[in-house]
Amino acid sequence: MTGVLLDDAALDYAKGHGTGNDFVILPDPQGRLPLTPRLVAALCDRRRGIGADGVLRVVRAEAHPDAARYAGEAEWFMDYWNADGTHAEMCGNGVRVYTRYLVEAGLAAGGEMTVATRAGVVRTVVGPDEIATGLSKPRLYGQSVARVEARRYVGESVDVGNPHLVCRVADIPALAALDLSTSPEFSDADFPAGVNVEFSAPAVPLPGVDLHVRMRVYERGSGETLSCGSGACAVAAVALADAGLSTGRVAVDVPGGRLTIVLDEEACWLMGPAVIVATGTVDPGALDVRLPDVDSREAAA
Ligand SMILES: N[C@@H](CCC[C@H](N)C(=O)O)C(=O)O
Repeated sequence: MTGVLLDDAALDYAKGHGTGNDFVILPDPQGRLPLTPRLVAALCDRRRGIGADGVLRVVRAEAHPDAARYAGEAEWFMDYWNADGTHAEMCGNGVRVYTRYLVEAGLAAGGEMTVATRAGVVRTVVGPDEIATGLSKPRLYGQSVARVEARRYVGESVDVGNPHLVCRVADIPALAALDLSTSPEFSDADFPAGVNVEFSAPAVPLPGVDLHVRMRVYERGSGETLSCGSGACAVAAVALADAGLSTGRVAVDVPGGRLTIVLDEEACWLMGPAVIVATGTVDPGALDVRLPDVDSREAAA
């Protein structure tokens, strides 16, 4: 197998994260970069590449076929890829980190703006420390089951633009004890395109919020991550529904920090820190790795 992924041109990149959910950011305003699943997976490889949960390609909406229809509503499209080289419709932390990058790179002024995603156009607001992103209201649409180490968890199926299964766990020790080193089993019939599986436990009451929960997540296409913004929105919506509420403010503690979710009548606001930690160049020719998962997907395509 050849390891040549692109021609020899070095790629500019930035690295950023939101509560530990980390991304390689590739500026490509005109959409000229021949980004492939193999290149994405090689960049995200934590030993042989830069290492990340996913890739955010920064491309003008008008320059990308998946986003050209949004060009009148948003200048920029977040072309999101999971670490395994698959696309996802939405990435809440990704939008926040993407927004931080646009501002720091001088591509946007800050304040309030819109960003196009595969799940539609979202609003994003840059504050001094935190960035807030208005995702669509989570839609709870029935129950399904996840299994971890043969134990069965009945959870709520939630659509936040991307699919989630939110499973309740009795308490924080039980949450901490879960083995998420491999994917929880789930129903392919219920989630034919895969699912992000969240586990959530109640946490001590906090001032200033209606509810406080802790969560862990096994993300489709990325494995266990330190945070998942759309997952936190799904968890908050389920916690509020369990409390008999359809709106409210929820603190969601993830392994990488704290996200605050405000569910109002129209949107689900995801708030938390987002930082750019490095910029540099990467030599795609040096990303000469064997990627069996990507190879088998490409062979099947
Ligand atoms: N970490 C993200 C979600 C990324 C996409 C997800 N893995 C999927 O395949 O749907 C977030 O912050 O929302």
